[in-house]
Amino acid sequence: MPEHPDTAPYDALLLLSFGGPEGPDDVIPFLENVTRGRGIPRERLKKVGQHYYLFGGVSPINEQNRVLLDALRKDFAEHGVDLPVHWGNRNWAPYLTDTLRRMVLDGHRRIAVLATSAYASYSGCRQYRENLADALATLAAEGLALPRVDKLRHYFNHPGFVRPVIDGVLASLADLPGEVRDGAHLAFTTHSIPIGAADTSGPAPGHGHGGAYVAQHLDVARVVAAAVTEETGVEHPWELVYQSRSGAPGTPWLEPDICDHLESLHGAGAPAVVMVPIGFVSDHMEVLYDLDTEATAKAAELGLPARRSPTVGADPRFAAAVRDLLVERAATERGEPRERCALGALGPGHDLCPIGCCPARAPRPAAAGADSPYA
Ligand SMILES: CC1=C(CCC(=O)O)c2cc3nc(cc4[nH]c(cc5[nH]c(cc1n2)c(C)c5CCC(=O)O)c(CCC(=O)O)c4C)C(CCC(=O)O)=C3C
Ligand SMILES: [Fe+2]
Repeated sequence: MPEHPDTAPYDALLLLSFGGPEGPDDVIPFLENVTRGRGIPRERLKKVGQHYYLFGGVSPINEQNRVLLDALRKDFAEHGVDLPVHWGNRNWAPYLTDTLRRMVLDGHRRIAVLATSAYASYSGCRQYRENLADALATLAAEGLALPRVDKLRHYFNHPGFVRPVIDGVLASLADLPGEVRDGAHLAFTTHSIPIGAADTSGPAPGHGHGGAYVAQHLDVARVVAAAVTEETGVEHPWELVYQSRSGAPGTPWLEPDICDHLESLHGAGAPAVVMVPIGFVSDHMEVLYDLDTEATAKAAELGLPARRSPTVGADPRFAAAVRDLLVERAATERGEPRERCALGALGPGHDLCPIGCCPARAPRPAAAGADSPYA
C-alpha cells in the first residue's frame, strides 16, 4: 500500500559511488583517476592492477550499483516515492559531473545524495564532497544554474544497513563445519586508512585513538556480535581488523591487516573465522580480491576454516533504509524533524559535516557540508 511520504523539497536522488573498470583497457585509466595526486607508489599500483586483471579487468562494483539502482527504484515505486534516481561515480563512467549536468538540464534543483560509503573519514566522506564541489564548479563554468546538493547522513548504524550484515554472519556461521562453528572468531574488516586520517575523522565521544572512523566500526561490530550471540546463544570472540592497505610503506596505517590477523588467530588456536566486511557497501574488488582471494588463500594455507559474510549490497532492507534517510532529511529541511533510526551507542550522525571535519592534506572546496561554498 503506497504511503506517499513527503520528500519535498527534494526533486531527485543521486547515487554517488566509486566506479570501477569494466574491461582490461579500463584498468590503467581507472587507477590513474583514483590515484591522481594521492602519492601512491608505482609498485602498489602494478599490484592492484593485477587484482583487476585476475578478474578480466572488470570490477563488479558498477553492476552492483545498477542492481542497487533497480532496488531503490522498486522500493520508491512500492512506497509512493515519486523521485527519479540517478547514478554517478567519482572515478569511472557514468561520471558524477556528466550525471549532475544531465540532472540540471532535466530541471532538477534540489538533489539528495547517497554515497556508497557508510562511515566518516576523508576517503569515505569528504573526498566524495570534494568531487561534488568539483562537479558543481564545472557546471558553473559552463554557465548552468547550480542545483543544491545535500549528502544524506552516514548510515553505518542504520538498522537497514546492520541487520542484513547480522543475517549474513549467521548464514556464514551455519555454513562452517559443526565441530568448529561455536569457537569461530568474527573478524570484522574495513579499509585501512592512514592513522593520521583516522585520528581526524571526527570527534568520537569517549573514544581515544582512532577518532570517529574506528569508533563507528567498533560500534557496528559490537551490535552485530551481540545480535549473533542473542540468536545462537554462543559468544564468538571478535576483533576489528583492516584490509586493502595502500600508500607508502613508511606511513603508519590502521592495523592489524586481516592476513596477519589470520596468522595470529591460527597461532592462538582459534578453530575457525568468519570475515565480516562491515566497511563496504557491496562485494566489490576490495572484497573479491583482498578477502575472497588473498585472505582466503592465507586461511587455507594455515588450515584455518574461514568464511566471508556478504555485504549489504542491494538488500531490500537497505533500499528501504535509503528511503528512510531521504524522508528523514526532507522532513528536517522542511523544519519538521522526526525520529532518526540508529542502532548502537553512537546514535544518528549529523546531516551537515562540521567545518574542517575529515580534512584533506591540501584543503579543497567540499560541497554539502558546513564549510561548503555552495548554498
Ligand atoms: C575508506 C575507503 C573506502 C571505503 C569507502 C568507500 O567505499 O568509498 C574505499 C573504497 C574503495 N576503494 C576502491 C579502490 C581503490 N582504493 C584505492 C586507494 C585508497 N583507498 C582508500 C580508502 C578507502 N577506499 C585510501 C586511503 C586509499 C589510498 C589512496 C588515497 O589516499 O586516496 C585504490 C588505489 C590503489 C591502492 O592503493 O589500493 C583503488 C583502486 C574501491 C573500488 C573497488 C572496485 O573497483 O570494485 C572502493 C569501493
Ligand atoms: Fe580505496
